[in-house]
Amino acid sequence: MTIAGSDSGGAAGLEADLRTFITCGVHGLVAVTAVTVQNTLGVHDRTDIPAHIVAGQIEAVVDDMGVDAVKTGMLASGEIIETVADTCERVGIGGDTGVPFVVDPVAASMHGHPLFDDTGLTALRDRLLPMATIVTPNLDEVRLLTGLEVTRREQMRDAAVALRELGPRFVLVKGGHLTDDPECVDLLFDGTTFTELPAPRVDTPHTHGAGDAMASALTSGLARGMSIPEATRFGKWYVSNAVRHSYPMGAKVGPVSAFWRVAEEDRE
Ligand SMILES: Nc1ncnc2c1ncn2[C@@H]1O[C@H](COP(=O)(O)OP(=O)(O)OP(=O)(O)O)[C@@H](O)[C@H]1O
Ligand SMILES: Cc1ncc(COP(=O)(O)O)c(N)n1
Repeated sequence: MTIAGSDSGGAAGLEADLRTFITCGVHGLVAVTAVTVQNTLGVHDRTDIPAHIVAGQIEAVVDDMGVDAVKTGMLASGEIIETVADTCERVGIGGDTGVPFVVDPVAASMHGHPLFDDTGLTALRDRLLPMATIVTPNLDEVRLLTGLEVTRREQMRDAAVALRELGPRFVLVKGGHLTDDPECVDLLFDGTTFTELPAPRVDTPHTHGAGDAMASALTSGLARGMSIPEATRFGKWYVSNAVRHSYPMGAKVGPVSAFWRVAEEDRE
């Protein structure tokens, strides 16, 4: 299940999550948190879904269909984050014994437009991170959550340690924004061991939805029974290919691709 906002441009948000789920062989369930008016230029408008409807969506699908892994994306407001935390706690998602819970702490779109309100950061840090099986911040989100500025690969370790102190069981610091690094290295930390996940940096401006693809492939891996380290490696493999096959669309930043997992003859 993804608990996320909709992107009318179909590059990020729940559209990216569902596309990733399908191409990873899992059935996607959705709790919509917000509808954004979005294209390759940015987020132009949005409306948030009432918190009780977000809670209702989670409860309805969990009660009837069950979930094997859950991820969050855009959560829109402190109120929605508090409600998601309460509801997930009640239905057994996250924490030490619940269904694996991947918290992608989405704070802004890649164009810099905020995706939660002023109360969102505190709610994310105090309520959601302690419940997370794994948190998957980019470097802007690392700075917001910990105050640490990461500009070099070596600094990712201190950031991972600081993030783990906020309560998640695993931390994945994503290095996509270290644009001077010829490799794109993500760092996994379990509280004891650091594991670097390197991949060649693809020379493309079209990376819209990369973070969503990474987190939802990871979530798909968990739903299919992989361990956290296995699912993280699977997510990294998936997103590296998705970025390699990204394509231009609209006036600015195009989407990463899921088509690389679709049979060649069906892509024409
Ligand atoms: N140019 C690139 N080539 C290869 N992998 C990349 C590239 N850019 C990002 N990635 C990978 O994509 C994933 C998302 O990384 P990033 O740090 O950009 O997060 P994000 O800001 O949440 O993503 P986005 O805003 O693009 O959706 C990471 O696994 C990262 O290593
Ligand atoms: C609805 C929604 N959810 C998430 C993102 C983040 O994705 P990105 O960092 O690629 O802009 C987004 N732009 N829109």
